[in-house]
Amino acid sequence: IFYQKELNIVIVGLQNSGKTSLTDALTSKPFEQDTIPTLGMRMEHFHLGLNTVRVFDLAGQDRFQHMWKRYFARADLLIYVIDLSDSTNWPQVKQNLHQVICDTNRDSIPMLIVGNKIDLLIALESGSTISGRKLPKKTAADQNALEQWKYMAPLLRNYEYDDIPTYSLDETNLYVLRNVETLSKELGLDLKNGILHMPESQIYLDRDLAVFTISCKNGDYVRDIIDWIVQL
Ligand SMILES: Nc1nc2c(ncn2[C@@H]2O[C@H](COP(=O)(O)OP(=O)(O)OP(=O)(O)O)[C@@H](O)[C@H]2O)c(=O)[nH]1
Ligand SMILES: [Mg+2]
Repeated sequence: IFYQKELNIVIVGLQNSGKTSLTDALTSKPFEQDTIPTLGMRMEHFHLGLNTVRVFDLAGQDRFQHMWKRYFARADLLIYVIDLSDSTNWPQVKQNLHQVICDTNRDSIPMLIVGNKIDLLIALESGSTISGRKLPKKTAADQNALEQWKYMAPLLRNYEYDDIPTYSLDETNLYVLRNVETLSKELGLDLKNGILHMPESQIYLDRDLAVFTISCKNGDYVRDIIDWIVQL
């Protein structure tokens, strides 16, 4: 797709996940703390070498989700954004993501799954919480584990889906989702074998697919997304 003159990126995900913030980051606009929920769709441009990239930033509110399908048809790349800091939303996130994957799998549209707001997960690790409740201090063993949970490239070494531990997610252990392997497991995505595990069934993923964790607020790993798009 890099030989094309124009590349269409369609960004979806539940409301408040950070789609508009990611669009701003990709188009070199500053981060905004107080955004307005998107109504319908917003289109932005940026340049990648000689190519023009069009970003379709769709609205995530329930009442707009029926519009997403219309944009899938013209997508060269689909980005699904997840707010990793909201554990209460998790079952809904999974269901919604699975639906989007199923809706677009036949057309083999390359897909990037982006876990956003890792800056809030870091805040959780260091003992403060979003809700203000104090968490127990980290032990040395926790610290070692965290070292291994640094960001990993999508080409994961020694990736074995069945060996990745699962968690009962709540606000005290959400930070495990910063790890791309753990996130893929929680989402039911076997990245090595290209299988999506859903509660009742499984499907083969016939497409390029990667998982990243980022912070639109700090700009962490946004560059990696651009690099991934370039190598597609
Ligand atoms: N801490 C933190 N907040 C973020 C980050 N990314 C986005 N936000 C905040 O999350 C809120 C929602 O961001 P938006 O980008 O508007 O979310 P959206 O997915 O476009 O929402 P809809 O348009 O309603 O679907 C805003 O208050 C942002 O400032 C991040 O990486 N870290
Ligand atoms: Mg928006």
